[in-house]
Amino acid sequence: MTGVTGDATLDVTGLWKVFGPKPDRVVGTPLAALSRAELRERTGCVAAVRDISFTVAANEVFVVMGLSGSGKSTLVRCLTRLIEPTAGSVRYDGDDIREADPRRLRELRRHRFAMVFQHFGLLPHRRVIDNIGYGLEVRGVRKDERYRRAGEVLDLVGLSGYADYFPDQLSGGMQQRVGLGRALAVDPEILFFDEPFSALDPLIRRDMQNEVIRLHHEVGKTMVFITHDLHEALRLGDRILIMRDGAMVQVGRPDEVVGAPADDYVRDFVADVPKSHVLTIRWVMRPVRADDPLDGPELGPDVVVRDAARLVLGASSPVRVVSGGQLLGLVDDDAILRVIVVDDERRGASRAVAAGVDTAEAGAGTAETAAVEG
Ligand SMILES: Nc1ncnc2c1ncn2[C@@H]1O[C@H](COP(=O)(O)OP(=O)(O)OP(=O)(O)O)[C@@H](O)[C@H]1O
Repeated sequence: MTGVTGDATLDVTGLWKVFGPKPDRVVGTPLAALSRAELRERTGCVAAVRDISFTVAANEVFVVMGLSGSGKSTLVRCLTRLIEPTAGSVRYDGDDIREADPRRLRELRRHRFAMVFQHFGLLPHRRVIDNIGYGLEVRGVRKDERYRRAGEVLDLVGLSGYADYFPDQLSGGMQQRVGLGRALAVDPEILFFDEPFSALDPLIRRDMQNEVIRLHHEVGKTMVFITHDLHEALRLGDRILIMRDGAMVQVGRPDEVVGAPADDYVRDFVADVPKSHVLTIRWVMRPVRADDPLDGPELGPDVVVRDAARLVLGASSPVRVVSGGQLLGLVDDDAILRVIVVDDERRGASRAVAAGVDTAEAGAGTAETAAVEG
């Protein structure tokens, strides 16, 4: 390792984790091409992670998303070697974590990485302040310095005034704030989150997502975040890796995943996402024609459709999409309305389904009523 650079990347290449008898015989052989189910039938092995490669940039929030059993937890545990990978490399700041000796691994886990789990993992007989300072204690930090730092973090995670409480006196959301605080106290370079909010009810969950977004703005850490919830992934992720049966299906920004799903699996996954909330105007702009008026207002290509709507619909000329002084295209009312209408239809359809009404029937009913009224 080359010391703290502040711009260290996490590079994962060809990572595999095979559970079961003689896992080494799978990778690099024809067995690797079998589906997960076939492999299990033929060899008794489970390929939990299959040939995954990606790079997480410094300060990026990288989300790994997939249904239960897709391999997310195994993948994130391989990154810190809580689970030993079967093959591939995990390089952090240039060096291969798979080759780190136990001392080096300890150093990485204590100083550079921190994990936040679903079941907070708090020490029940310790006060909040001592739970937050736990990682510092393990590092041998002096008591007064530990309390100073833990006190700062307590405020940062919104728990001022709770220093002397015990975990079981706190709600689930607050306990997870303690978990978050404990991870932040050691000032790690990467935070790994393994489904941290899945046990929380939806409103608290949303609060905690906002908290992560706020903390990311404030402390700017690299974050690797595991979730099975697409909406959580889209809210938090700079980029999202979608897994299925251990393999990588797509990796991209939220607008790429929603705007250009890699296959039918992802398409089905994102079908219910309101497009106007995720797609940027880059996705709806059109090329400039010779007779276009070019006196409309200007926006960058990464403005989300919903946020651009008012300006576009209120302008008398199309909005110019400009990046680095270059005119990339134009956005007019039609482009915005197309996306909004699709969202509206989708909402209407899901309301009808929720109410137990067939949409075709509902449509027929409306036509009938109109005819009678007419
Ligand atoms: N220690 C193990 N031994 C054998 N198989 C395992 C082991 N751990 C995980 N698996 C299998 O590997 C696959 C991936 O599991 P993993 O827990 O990583 O998925 P996940 O996407 O995190 O799911 P969940 O959200 O339910 O935790 C599953 O089929 C699981 O049964």
